[in-house]
Amino acid sequence: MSDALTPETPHYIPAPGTQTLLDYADLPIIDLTGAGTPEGRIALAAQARDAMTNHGFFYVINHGYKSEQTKRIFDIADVPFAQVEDEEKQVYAGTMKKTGSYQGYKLRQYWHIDNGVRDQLEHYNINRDISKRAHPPALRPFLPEIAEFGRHNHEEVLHPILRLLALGLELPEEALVNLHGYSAVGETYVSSYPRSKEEELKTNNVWLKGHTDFGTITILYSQPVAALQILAKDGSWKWVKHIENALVINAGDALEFLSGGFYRATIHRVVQPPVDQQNYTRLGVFYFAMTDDSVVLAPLLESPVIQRAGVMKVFDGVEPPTMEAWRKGRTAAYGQSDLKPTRKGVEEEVINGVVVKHYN
Ligand SMILES: O=C(O)CCC(=O)C(=O)O
Ligand SMILES: [Fe+2]
Repeated sequence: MSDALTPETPHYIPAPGTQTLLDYADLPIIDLTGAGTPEGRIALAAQARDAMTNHGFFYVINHGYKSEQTKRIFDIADVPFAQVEDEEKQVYAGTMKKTGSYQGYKLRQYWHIDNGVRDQLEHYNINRDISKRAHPPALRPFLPEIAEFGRHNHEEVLHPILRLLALGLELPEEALVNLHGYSAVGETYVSSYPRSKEEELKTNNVWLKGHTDFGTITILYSQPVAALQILAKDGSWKWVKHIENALVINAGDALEFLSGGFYRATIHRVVQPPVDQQNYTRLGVFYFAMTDDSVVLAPLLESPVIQRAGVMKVFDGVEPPTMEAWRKGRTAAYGQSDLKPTRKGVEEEVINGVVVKHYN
């Protein structure tokens, strides 16, 4: 069915689930149905706090999009990759180094991964305010749906999660929501491609090195191709399992800074999928949330929880950056700067006076 509001587009057919036995992370599932009442929120806040402090990742279910709506978003997410020619993609390429903003295409091979091998990930990033930049003609009919998707993520997913996380810090429910007005928010579609055997060898099968996200909360729409791994407390990498129509939520640097290290920005990476999924394209849909640009990412010391837990020392001798400075610094440098190898498997770069680590 198609009309002016939902223009027709080919269905994106996701890869079948993997039959390979993988060492999965045992992540908690937060059912947002309960978030409608104060008692429900208190119970969920305890779950979210445990999840964030023990794993740094959790699933969200019953987030308001039915399976059919999520499928439609994947159909639309495929458009900037499947229906735009490579030449045209250049026209809409982002200017990360110059502007510190990811809007537009991040084309393949823009990032250096390891040993001279560059990435095979292609992104198309859209600000929540879809009018900030021109989009490829193929995508234009879908802009109203994309704008609504941004609003949904911001107000129906991000805000409810932030209320739980504020309660977990014993702060007023709206304390974190108030830092996330409807501005300065990015949204990303990601697609990735198979690479050569030689490239896999040179990078140890790593597609995207271990990293933390730089915003507050990342919302990832679960998809079937296994590749995402998180660094567990015991130092091992665990796979993130696909759950149909679930969201995978994690904290980024900005939330770690605001919570004085109480909510950790968990390190994660993307590796080659298991053998039975290696010939499929992996299409991801993300909403990367940040605070408003002007927010200073200093610990919220009015939180009794932060007072009791103590503040992690990330800003030794430097002023905490604003969200804008942190976002621009991380965006401009990522995959471009010379990383300094330190102990085995960890490389470092300094952004706004803060050491950012990259894990192999
Ligand atoms: O592709 C994924 O599953 C995760 C990608 C990711 O971590 C990122 O883009 O920051
Ligand atoms: Fe990430």
